[in-house]
Amino acid sequence: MVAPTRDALLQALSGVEDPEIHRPITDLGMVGDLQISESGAVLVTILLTVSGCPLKSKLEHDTRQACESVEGVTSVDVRLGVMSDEQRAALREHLRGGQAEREIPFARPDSLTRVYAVASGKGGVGKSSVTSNLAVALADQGLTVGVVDADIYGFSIPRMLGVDRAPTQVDDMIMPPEAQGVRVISVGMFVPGNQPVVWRGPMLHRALQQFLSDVFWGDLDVLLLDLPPGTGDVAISVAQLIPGTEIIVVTTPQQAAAEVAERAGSIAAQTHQRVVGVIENMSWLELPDGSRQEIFGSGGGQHVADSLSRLMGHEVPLLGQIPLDVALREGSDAGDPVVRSAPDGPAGVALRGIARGLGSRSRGLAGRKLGLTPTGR
Ligand SMILES: Nc1ncnc2c1ncn2[C@@H]1O[C@H](COP(=O)(O)OP(=O)(O)OP(=O)(O)O)[C@@H](O)[C@H]1O
Repeated sequence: MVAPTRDALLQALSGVEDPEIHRPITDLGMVGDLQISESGAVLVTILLTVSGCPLKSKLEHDTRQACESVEGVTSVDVRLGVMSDEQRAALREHLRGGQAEREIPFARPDSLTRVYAVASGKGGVGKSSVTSNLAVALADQGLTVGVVDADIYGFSIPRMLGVDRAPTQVDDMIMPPEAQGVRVISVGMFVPGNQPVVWRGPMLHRALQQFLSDVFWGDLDVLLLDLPPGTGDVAISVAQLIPGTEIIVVTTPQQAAAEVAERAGSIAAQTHQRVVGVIENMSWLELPDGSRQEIFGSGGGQHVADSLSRLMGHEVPLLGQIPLDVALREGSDAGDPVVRSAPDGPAGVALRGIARGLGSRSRGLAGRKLGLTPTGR
């Protein structure tokens, strides 16, 4: 016997109105073993009937374990309860790990999460496609992965990952929806057409700060930030908010694109961040006879890697080259990333290879306190 699925719970809830937003409950968020409604007002309780003998158990009391350890569960009833103020306060505290103040968990010196900001010089070079596919490929390696779509004006991550749920709100905290095994947050989820969630102002820096501190991410192995193209404010905000963020630069083979990408990468020198490497996208098109057509020229990725190595004073490798592949474009449009939809095609193989390299890297020391104390002579 397993805990009731989200679909079963939703079916049981059909027609039930959320008392906070006065709309039928159409979605549930999951926090640990808690099932909560979109507004966070409704806590779903289930009633298990064990061989005719009712065993009442709230999901908050480790229902999954109860379900699995009890033989002969014959049916599951769903009960609804509106969270009391005390329950909300307890849940809020639980989500914040006992911390009263809002903080960015990834900026803490003891954070184990590797944070990568994916940057590009120009738009349209495939930065968001690379971000979403790397996220899914890293999740496929068994890592817990989050993605912040920090491309505030040109957000495209929700579509590429096929996110079909709005974030769930619990008081002033936001539960990110999960798609393709990846936790995702994007400003695209807060624009008309999606459910409104507490949102305090249009400032880019503030928006990013909210994504990082107001969203309950849980324990992540990797957080990917899809930056807007160019060398703008958001890149500087990221450096301020999470100094340990490492940069991945995406470019095409074209020399003109490479020069702009170099500028985007070189911002890391000023903000004292590490550039992990360069990814060249749209490197060639494989023709039916097996030959390669280099539509955008060649050498741009290596050129950017060499220039950034000189500028940064450490080796900035070319992490990989991703060919043009219709399956990548189709997968992105359909919300089915190519690393899942066509993992053995040209782009799928290249992206999974890059993700393998990233997945096996250990967390860098940049931005971390080393716990050293000076000793006297
Ligand atoms: N290797 C590839 N093969 C085929 N199509 C690709 C490839 N890489 C990206 N594309 C397509 O190119 C278009 C632009 O990609 P994407 O949106 O990822 O670029 P971007 O750099 O994030 O752009 P912006 O910064 O302007 O949002 C998309 O339609 C995407 O599907």
